[in-house]
Amino acid sequence: MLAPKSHVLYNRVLQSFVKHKNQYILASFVALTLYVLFFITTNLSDIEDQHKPYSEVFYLSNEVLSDDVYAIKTLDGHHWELRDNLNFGMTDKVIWIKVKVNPKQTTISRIIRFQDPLVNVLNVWVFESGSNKLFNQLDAGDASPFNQRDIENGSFLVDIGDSSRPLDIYIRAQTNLGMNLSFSFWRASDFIAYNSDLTLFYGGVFGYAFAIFFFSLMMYATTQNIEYVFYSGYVASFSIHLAAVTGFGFQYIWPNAPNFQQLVATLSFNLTFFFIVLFTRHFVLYVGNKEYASLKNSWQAKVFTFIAFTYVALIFASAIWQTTFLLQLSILLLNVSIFGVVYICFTLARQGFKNANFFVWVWFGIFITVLLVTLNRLILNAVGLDPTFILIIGFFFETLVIGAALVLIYNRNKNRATRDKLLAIKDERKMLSAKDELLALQADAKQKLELEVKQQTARLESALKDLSKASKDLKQLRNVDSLTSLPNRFMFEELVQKNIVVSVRTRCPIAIAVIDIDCFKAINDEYGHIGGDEVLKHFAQLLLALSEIHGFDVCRFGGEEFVVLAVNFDNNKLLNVIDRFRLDYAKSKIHIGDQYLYSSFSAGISSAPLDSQKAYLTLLGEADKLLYRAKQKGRNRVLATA
Ligand SMILES: Nc1nc2c(ncn2[C@@H]2O[C@H](COP(=O)(O)OP(=O)(O)OP(=O)(O)O)[C@@H](O)[C@H]2O)c(=O)[nH]1
Repeated sequence: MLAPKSHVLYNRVLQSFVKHKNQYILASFVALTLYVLFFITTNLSDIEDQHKPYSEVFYLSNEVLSDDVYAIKTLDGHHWELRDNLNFGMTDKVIWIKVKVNPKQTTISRIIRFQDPLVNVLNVWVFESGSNKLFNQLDAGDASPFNQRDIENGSFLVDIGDSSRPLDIYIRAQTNLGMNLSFSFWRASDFIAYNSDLTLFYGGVFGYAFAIFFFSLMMYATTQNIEYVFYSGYVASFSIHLAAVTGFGFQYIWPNAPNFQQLVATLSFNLTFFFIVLFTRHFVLYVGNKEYASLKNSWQAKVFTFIAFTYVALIFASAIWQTTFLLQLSILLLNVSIFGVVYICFTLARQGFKNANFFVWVWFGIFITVLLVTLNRLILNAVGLDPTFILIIGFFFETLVIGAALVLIYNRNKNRATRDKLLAIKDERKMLSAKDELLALQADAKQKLELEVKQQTARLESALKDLSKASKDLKQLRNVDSLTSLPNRFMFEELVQKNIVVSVRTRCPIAIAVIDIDCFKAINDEYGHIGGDEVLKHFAQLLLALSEIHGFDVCRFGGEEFVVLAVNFDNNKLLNVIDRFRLDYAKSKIHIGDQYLYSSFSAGISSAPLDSQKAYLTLLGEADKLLYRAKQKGRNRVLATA
């Protein structure tokens, strides 16, 4: 069953590698660089190891107030204590040590090199053993200008000559930072070779630092992102600190400023942390984070700011008040702030703020570096490496991780930008196709609407036609007598109104004839109602034909009574026409089924200019009276007014 499990594991590793390819490549690069660096620094330390102390070192344990070496020399043996570890920790007391050199082992090593280049006062006297004969003397330390040194080197060097006799070396030292008096003996030629290696190495380190510093400033100039200023500030401060702790700064940059030399290590140390905290704050909380707003005024941002300004306070305090207490306070604050920052970065990383991941590593590196340097500088030589080398490795680790972070974040942002762009293009395409669809729909809807409108219009037109026909029919129904198809009395009244207007204008006479069929009741009685109707239809037909010939209007006035309205007719003219018609009618045969009959009518005629409704009624009344008279006179006659 082992094989499938290992297969699964292998697949997982492979998938993880494919997914996080860039991270793995960068991590390998960081690891490789650190390995090379470790290799170099170990080699540089090894050379020194070959010349490690060879003889006994004594430490003057009781506090002696005298600064006079000759007085010290007279002190009894019980004042002196054998001492292996020359790391005296945090003390600002004057330290005296005595080194007894066995000539057999030191004939080839004639230079003493002190490991720590940061000691404020360092006096070395080299005596021939058991005598007061001063062989060589060094009065150096950061409290005096650099060119006071016999051998101009970043580290303190003492030439002990080529004496083959035993030597007693007395060393007096005092400093305001941790006191480490570790030293080693060197053969001059070895030291020159070592020193040139060391110089080359430091040159490389400072070159690297300068490149990052300059690059960051350029990045700031290009992007205007303030975190690059913090980063270059961090690199610059760290480089100054390195220059201080290697003695390079005092040798080459500020040789005539011993006061500055005594302060610079602490100042640059605090300044470095000030910048790296601000850089972390910006990078973790803001850079590339969409959630920028949510973190802008978060408690994490406030804690970062507080820590950064604690370092500013320490910078001011240490510039005026350098004591071991302040150094202890700094180290305490440093540890608290490291834990604070790591905690924030760690929790943010777990919440998904990716940048915080990198800073967990960066601050872990800082923690390890500070721990090792503190241990080496202040307590004992815990690691085989010079504390300066530990600092350098730490510096490389941090800058490489930050560099990797920058690369990955840049890559991520670029990918995000590309993805956003692709999404935007996709969205645009979607929008365009939606627009097309909408246009098509609109066109379709327009077509449908047009069709609908056409159909509705057609329906409306047909309805209107129907309506107008209905209205015509209605009019017909209203104006026309259904039995005879002659205008009825209603229409006749309208005609009269029209003719009144004409007559008023033209003053022409209008004649009215009222005609009534004789003995119609008797016809009805004899031939039935239908027979009566046939007589009415027959009469109407003839009357209509007559009206068309003479151009007058006729109507069925009601029952068997008809009226003629003749414009521009006087009594006689109409009398002639109607009377002739009476004769013709009396002769016309009326068929009812297979029977037939003859009928007659009586009429009364009256004429006058028709200028008002009243005149019409008068005229109608006169004609009606004449009709009545005609009936009385025996029917079948036409009477007109004289
Ligand atoms: N068939 C038929 N008879 C009608 C119509 N309108 C009226 N009448 C009849 O016409 C007759 C009119 O009779 P009368 O008023 O007495 O007049 P008349 O019999 O003609 O006598 P004179 O007018 O005096 O000659 C009545 O019997 C009515 O019923 C109609 O439309 N059709």
